[in-house]
Amino acid sequence: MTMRRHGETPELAATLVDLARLADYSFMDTLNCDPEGKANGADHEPRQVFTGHYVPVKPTPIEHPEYVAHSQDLFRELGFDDSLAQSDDFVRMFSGDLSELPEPLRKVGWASGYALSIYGNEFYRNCPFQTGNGYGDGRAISVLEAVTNGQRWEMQLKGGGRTPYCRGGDGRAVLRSSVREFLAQEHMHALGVPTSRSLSLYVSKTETVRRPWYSEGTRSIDPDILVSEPVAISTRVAPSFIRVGQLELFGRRARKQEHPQAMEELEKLVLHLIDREYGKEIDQSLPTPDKVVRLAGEFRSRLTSLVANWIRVGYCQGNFNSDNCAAGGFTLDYGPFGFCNVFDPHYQPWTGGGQHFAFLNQPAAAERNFYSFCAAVRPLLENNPESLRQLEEIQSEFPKFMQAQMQLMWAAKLGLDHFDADLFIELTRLMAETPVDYTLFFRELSLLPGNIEPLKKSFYPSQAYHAHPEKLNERWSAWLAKWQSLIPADNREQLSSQMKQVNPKYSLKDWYVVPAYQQAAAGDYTLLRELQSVMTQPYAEQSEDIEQKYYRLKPLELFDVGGWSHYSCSS
Ligand SMILES: Nc1ncnc2c1ncn2[C@@H]1O[C@H](COP(=O)(O)OP(=O)(O)OP(=O)(O)O)[C@@H](O)[C@H]1O
Ligand SMILES: [Mg+2]
Repeated sequence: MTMRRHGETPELAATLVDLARLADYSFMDTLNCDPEGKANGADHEPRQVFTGHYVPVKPTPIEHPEYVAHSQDLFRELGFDDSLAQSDDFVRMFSGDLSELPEPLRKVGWASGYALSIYGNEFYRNCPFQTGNGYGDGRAISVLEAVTNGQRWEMQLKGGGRTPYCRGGDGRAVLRSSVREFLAQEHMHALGVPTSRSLSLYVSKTETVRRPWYSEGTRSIDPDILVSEPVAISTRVAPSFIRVGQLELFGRRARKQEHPQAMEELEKLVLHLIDREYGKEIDQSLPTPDKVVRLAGEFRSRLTSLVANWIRVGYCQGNFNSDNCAAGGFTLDYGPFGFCNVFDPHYQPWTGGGQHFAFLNQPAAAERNFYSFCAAVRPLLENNPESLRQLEEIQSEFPKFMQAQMQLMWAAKLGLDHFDADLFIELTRLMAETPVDYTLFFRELSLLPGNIEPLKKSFYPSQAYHAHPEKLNERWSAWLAKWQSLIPADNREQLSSQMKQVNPKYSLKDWYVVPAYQQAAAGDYTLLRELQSVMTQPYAEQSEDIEQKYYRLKPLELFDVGGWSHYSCSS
C-alpha cells in the first residue's frame, strides 16, 4: 500500500493490492505449525496445543465495524495514505474479516502459545488444563507480516475473537481498554520509549460484551457493577510479538523433554527471535550457543534501558509478568498500566498486581523476567559449559547494569553529567513528603528556576506541607541550591532544552483518558483525537489552551476513584 498519487482514484488506493505486495509469510515455513490445527482456522474452542509455534486461527469479525482512529505517524512510516483507514476493504480486514482478501494475503491468521512466570515463579494454574498447553494468545490474532522500507512488521488484531488459548474467554476487547492501549502505544513511541505500535482501531456499532467495571465515582477497590460495552478491535504492530513467556513455554518443554522435537522447537524459536529482533546486532553465521549468549547480552541492555525509560516518563506497566515482557525489549500489553501523577515509589494502578510490580520496583521485576528468559534458553547450552558460564555471568550482572541505567536516567532528568547519590536521595524524600506531581516537577526544573517558587506549581496540597511549610521550603531551597551548584553555569539555554527532551511536558494520565473513552462510547471522538494530537508530541510546549487542560495537578476529588485511579481488571 503506497502513498496515493495525484490522479489516482480513491477506489484504487483503497484496494489491498499493495498490502499484498508487502506481505511475506515465509516464517510459516521456518517455524512449526501445530499439527492438530485446522487449516481453515476454524479453531476457536479452548484445547491443549502440545507442539508447534503457532496455530492457524481465523479471526471473528466484529459486527458492523465503525472507524474510530488510526495512527497517522505509523501510516506515514509504512507509506500508507490516511484515507485507507476508512476504506472498505481495509476496515474489513482490520476489523477481523479476512474472507475476501486477495492472494498472497491469507484468509487465516495465527495465534501462539506462551507460558507464564509471575515474578520469576513458574505458573501452570493459569492454564485450564493445568499443563501450560492451553495458555497463550487468547484474543490476539496476527493477520499479516509485511516488509516495508527494509523493516519487517507483524500486524496483530487484539480482540479478534477466540483462539484455542481463550480459556473460556470471549476473545473480545472492549472499546474502553482498546482506546487506552491505542493512545498509550503511540504516546510511548513519541516519548522515545520502545513499544508495540498502534495501526488502527474499529468499534462495533451493535456488538457488546459484559465486563465487571466501576460505578461512576466509586472508591471501591474492586469493580462493583457489570457493564455492557461495545467491542472493538485494535491492531498493533511490532517486528515480532515473541514474549519471554513464549520462550519459556518451549524452554520448559525442552527441559522436561516433553516430546522428541522439543529442543529443536526451542532452537527454532530463539533463532527466529534473533532474526526478527536482533538481526543487526547478532552475526548470522555464529553457531547457536554463541548466538544465544549474544542474545542474552543484547536483551539485557534493551530491557534495562526500557525499564529506566519507563521510570523516566512516569510509567508503571502494572502487570510485568514474563508473558507481558516482549523478548524484543519493548513495551507490550497496555492493560492495567498507568502514568503516575504524584511521585510515589509504590504507585501501582492495578489492584491485583501487588507491590512487586509497583513504579520503582520495576527494575526488580525486570530482573525476574530476565532470569526467566535465561532459564528458558539454557537448555540450548547444555552441552557447552563455556557458553553456560557466559550466560550465568550475564545473568548475575543484571542488577549492576540495571543500576547503571537508572543512574544515567536520573542524572539526565536532573541535567547532570554524573549521578549524585546524596542529591538524589534528598530529592526523593522531598518529592514523597511534599508530595509533588512527577511530570510537573521535572518539567518545571527543566526551566532552571532561580528559586523554589516555580516548583511549587507541582506541589499537591497536603497536611504534611501545610503543617510545616517553612521547614519543607527550607529543605527545598537547600536542595535547589545544591543542585544549582552541580549544573554547568554556562550555556543554560542548551541545558534547559536538553532537559526538556528528557522530561516530557505531557503524559497520558488516566483522568484524561476516561472522558475520551466515555465520549467515544457515545460515538463522539473529539476528545480522543485531541489526546492523540497532544500525546504524540509530549515534549512540545503546545498551545496555552492545551497547557491549561493537560499541564496541571490531578484534581483531588479524582484520587482513589475506581477506573480513574485504579482498576482490578482492565480488559
Ligand atoms: N476476553 C478474553 N478472551 C480470551 N482470552 C483473554 C481475554 N482477556 C484476556 N485473555 C487472555 O488472558 C491472558 C492474560 O491476559 P492479559 O491481560 O495479560 O493479556 P491481554 O491484555 O489480552 O493481552 P496481551 O498480553 O496480548 O496484550 C492472555 O493470554 C490473554 O490473551
Ligand atoms: Mg498480556
